Amino acid sequence: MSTILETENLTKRFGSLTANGDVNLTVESGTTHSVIGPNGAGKSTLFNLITGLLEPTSGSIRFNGEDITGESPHEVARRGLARSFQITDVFDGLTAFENVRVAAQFADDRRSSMWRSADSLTDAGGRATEILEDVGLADRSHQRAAEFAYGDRRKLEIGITMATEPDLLMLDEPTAGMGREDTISTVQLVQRLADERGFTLMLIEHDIEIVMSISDTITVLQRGEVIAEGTPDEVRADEEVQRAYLGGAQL
Ligand SMILES: Nc1ncnc2c1ncn2[C@@H]1O[C@H](COP(=O)(O)OP(=O)(O)OP(=O)(O)O)[C@@H](O)[C@H]1O
Repeated sequence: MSTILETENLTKRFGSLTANGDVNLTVESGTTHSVIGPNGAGKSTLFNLITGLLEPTSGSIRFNGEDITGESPHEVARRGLARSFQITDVFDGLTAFENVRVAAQFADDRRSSMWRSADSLTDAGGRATEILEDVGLADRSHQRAAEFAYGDRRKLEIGITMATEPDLLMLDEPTAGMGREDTISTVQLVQRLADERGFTLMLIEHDIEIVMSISDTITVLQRGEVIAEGTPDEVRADEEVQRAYLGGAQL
């Protein structure tokens, strides 16, 4: 297994508050890696540092073997590190197909900063069609996004993100605002697509049962520091995690 993402002593201070303190994190390629921890533990800050939304106070971030510390969100995205379903917004005035094709073109641009030929545009269209089938929107591909209800819109967002062909997809509470059933089916869909397309998933998720069932590795943060990292079984069995994170309750 190879390492896709690595942080070394990553630290972010807001005044006297240390939101992330010396975070050393290693994410292996092709895995699903979750970050958990109580409210205010520093999970979002960690994601913001990795994706370039915040600059670290100290420490470094390596992605695909290269130092990306201090790069802008745009630069990081072009390297193939996508954040949530926000890398390309849903354009209400475009159809589902057009939305996904725009994102597929972003992936083309990423591969080559040269001008594109008509061929690669056709190719982007073909990939858009495949992706819409994958997320279950093939029969609605020519409807405008504005007409989509919440659930279908989420599926479209997933399709758009997939079309950008990230190497690493970071999901910050991907299922916020969804019911349990939708949450599970959405996470399973993302995981299946990640498997098929060979990319790595990193997520913040509050639903501990979901985290336990889908993660290969879990990192536990508390007050900005990593207090445990391991498989779901290892984390579940960790006494410090139980004390710190759940006040002694069984995970
Ligand atoms: N821009 C900021 N300025 C000042 N303090 C901040 C800022 N962003 C985050 N913090 C503080 O840093 C700490 C970590 O916040 P963060 O949002 O990363 O935690 P979290 O684990 O994602 O929490 P939650 O689970 O509630 O989303 C908190 O105490 C928060 O108040």
